[in-house]
Amino acid sequence: MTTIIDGKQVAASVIDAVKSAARELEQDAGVKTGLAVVIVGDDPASHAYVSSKSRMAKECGFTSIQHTLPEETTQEELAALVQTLNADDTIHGILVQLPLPKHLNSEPIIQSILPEKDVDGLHVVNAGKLATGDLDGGLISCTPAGAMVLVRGIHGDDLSGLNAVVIGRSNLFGKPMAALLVNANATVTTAHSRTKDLAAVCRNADILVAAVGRPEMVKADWVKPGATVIDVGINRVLAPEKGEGKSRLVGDVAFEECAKVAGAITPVPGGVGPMTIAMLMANTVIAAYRKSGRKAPKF
Ligand SMILES: Nc1nc2c(c(=O)[nH]1)N[C@@H](CN(C=O)c1ccc(C(=O)N[C@@H](CCC(=O)O)C(=O)O)cc1)CN2
Repeated sequence: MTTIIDGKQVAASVIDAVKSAARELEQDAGVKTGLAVVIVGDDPASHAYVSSKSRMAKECGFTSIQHTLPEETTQEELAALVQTLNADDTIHGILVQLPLPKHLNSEPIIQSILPEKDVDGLHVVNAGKLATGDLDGGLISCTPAGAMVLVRGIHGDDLSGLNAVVIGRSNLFGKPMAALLVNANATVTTAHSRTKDLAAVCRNADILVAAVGRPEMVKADWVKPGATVIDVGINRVLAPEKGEGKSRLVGDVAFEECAKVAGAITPVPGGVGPMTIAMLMANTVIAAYRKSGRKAPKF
């Protein structure tokens, strides 16, 4: 029988562990974990994600600060805010919600966050530590870290002998996900839009991770029987069956048909998505432990 991986449940157990860790740090060292979330502009989806992050940070017992900047914010104004947060000792984690409005360049902003406060794991120092196998020294990008927790829940810590295929090569997801899988001893292929015979490449995967941003692109005949399928896509598509103008969320995997072939599969919603916010909380409390000189917990 196919296992439907419950990301909400796994995320809730990560959050419980984060709450305990934050409470202990406050009781033992008098340090209250602090997260600053920065959002620029009016994108409704980004506002929804940021509200969830701020709310969850409060639930975890953190100091939670949200900076909501107008659409017309300049590069210099945003950079100045990051510098202020870098210098603020009560803030252990800084997150700039992506995407930024088109007139802003996200890369120099992300690279200006102190690596030890970069709870999104996007700074080159953190990306470099992951790429060189230093998983305990830096901060790992939240969505791949969360996807990896789900993979470990099915296969355990050691993926020796397993073939993994990651479809997508973004800095936010594909590259760090591939690095995490290699680190766990999987044999990893990174596939992308220029890959020849993508379906055949995917059929070789014991662990298939889809992060392409194309609704329901991965079909049942791309999936090796019994494989673990991790769907990172979040696509809003029209759903006329729900009524005129209504929409629904789908992943990059055609769930119903792939679930009949896979051994384990994540749904959308309720799979990898909830793990992103849970791992952000985990990274923030890790950053606070490190700042206090204490051994950081593992999640
Ligand atoms: N600075 C960042 N920006 C963005 C990131 C990120 O990790 N850091 N990731 C995405 C958006 N994102 C968090 O910011 C995010 C996306 C989806 C979910 C989630 O829980 N999705 C639910 C469905 C939610 C819905 O109904 O719309 C699910 O899959 O179950 C959480 C966080 C881009 N920007």
